[in-house]
Amino acid sequence: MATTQQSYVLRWGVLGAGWIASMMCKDLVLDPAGRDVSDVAHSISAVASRDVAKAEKFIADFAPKGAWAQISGQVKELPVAVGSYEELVAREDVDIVYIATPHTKHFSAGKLALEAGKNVLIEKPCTLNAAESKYLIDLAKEKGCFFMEGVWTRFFPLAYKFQELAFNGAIGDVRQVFADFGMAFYGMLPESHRVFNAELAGGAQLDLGPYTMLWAILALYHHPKNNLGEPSRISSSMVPHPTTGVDLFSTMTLDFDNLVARANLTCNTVITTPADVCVRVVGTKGSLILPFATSRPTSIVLRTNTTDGPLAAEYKEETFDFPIQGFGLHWEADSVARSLRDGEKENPRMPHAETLLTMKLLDTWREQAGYKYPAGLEATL
Ligand SMILES: NC(=O)C1=CN([C@@H]2O[C@H](COP(=O)(O)OP(=O)(O)OC[C@H]3O[C@@H](n4cnc5c(N)ncnc54)[C@H](OP(=O)(O)O)[C@@H]3O)[C@@H](O)[C@H]2O)C=CC1
Ligand SMILES: O=C1OC[C@@H](O)[C@H](O)[C@H]1O
Repeated sequence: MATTQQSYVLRWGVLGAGWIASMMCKDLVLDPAGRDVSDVAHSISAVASRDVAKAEKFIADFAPKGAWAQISGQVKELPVAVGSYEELVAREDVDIVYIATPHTKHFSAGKLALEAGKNVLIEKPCTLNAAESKYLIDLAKEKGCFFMEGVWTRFFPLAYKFQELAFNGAIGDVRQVFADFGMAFYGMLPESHRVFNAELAGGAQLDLGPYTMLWAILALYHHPKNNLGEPSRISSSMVPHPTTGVDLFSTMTLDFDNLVARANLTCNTVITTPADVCVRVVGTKGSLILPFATSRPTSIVLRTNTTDGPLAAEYKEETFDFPIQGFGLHWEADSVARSLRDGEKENPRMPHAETLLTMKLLDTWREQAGYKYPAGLEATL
């Protein structure tokens, strides 16, 4: 007789009714069967905005289109619109709070949720500096709560295949990573927008840099021959916005001496990365290429050299395609649901130590590049 296994349903509370929150909500209500998932599912209990009318509109905007519609044949109830973050974290029907505010509010919102005893998924970058992240991680431990920074791309099936190809000798010894993330926001978005606004910790590196660092971490830091060695040297620089002073362009190099390898990472908010190559991993026998976008690639091109020697220029190519159901935040959400189902307090694919590593790299970048937060932005701990 066939047995049916009940899915574990994770009940979300969304904090901040902005753009990425809307993408997350759309993904949470997709039928997990569409991505061959049956062990976990999601429901959204409440969406909180500082303005309840905004939360109501956020929810209503999806309802007529049926986006909240059906999961596995069950009609889901609409989430409740909540007019304050405090009210959200106090709700009994919320298992996890998804924090989707600008960077400057991650720390205070994370603290609020953890102090209320809630599990937390917090958007990237985790906080404004490593000390704030450490504070939240320690608080989560003290409260017995799950805590994770939401670096969604890590959870793509593509990201696992990328690491397999980087580690299995397909491209020989890995020597260089080039990762670029550019989005042409300059001249398109107002200076008040969070990506240019100094008071909201704007700039390319904090917004887009986490993705360039991600590919270096996956290919080099995680490389079995690196033994989790942190970068031996870091060098950083930036071009400031003419009026707000946040970085328009940023560059960072990370050296991994255990591998004799370097990551060259660039990001900017001026010009969009050409779609053909966002990430290139170069090894002694070939390379891996990720076309657009650095945060959301859908294919890997494996180029294998067919000629030897320093001038090798001929190669054969194989492409691995990874179509995405919806936007793709659901893989991260599914993994979070499994962590909570299994009683994990941190997620093995996005462990606390790697949040602290990336936050330390961002601290170093700020110091070297000369990026300064306005006074009073960082928490006094
Ligand atoms: N994973 C991903 O692909 C992406 C992640 N991000 C990350 O998500 C976070 C949010 O980005 P995004 O959705 O683009 O931002 P939005 O500006 O669209 O939304 C942020 C929300 O935060 C709330 N908020 C709280 N305090 C403030 C404040 N002082 N000023 C402005 N808004 C405030 C607002 O919600 P309300 O008014 O309802 O309270 C607002 O709607 C950032 O950390 C960003 O790095 C962003 C884009 C993509
Ligand atoms: O996380 C992100 O990825 C996509 C970008 O457009 C956005 O600004 C950034 O926050």
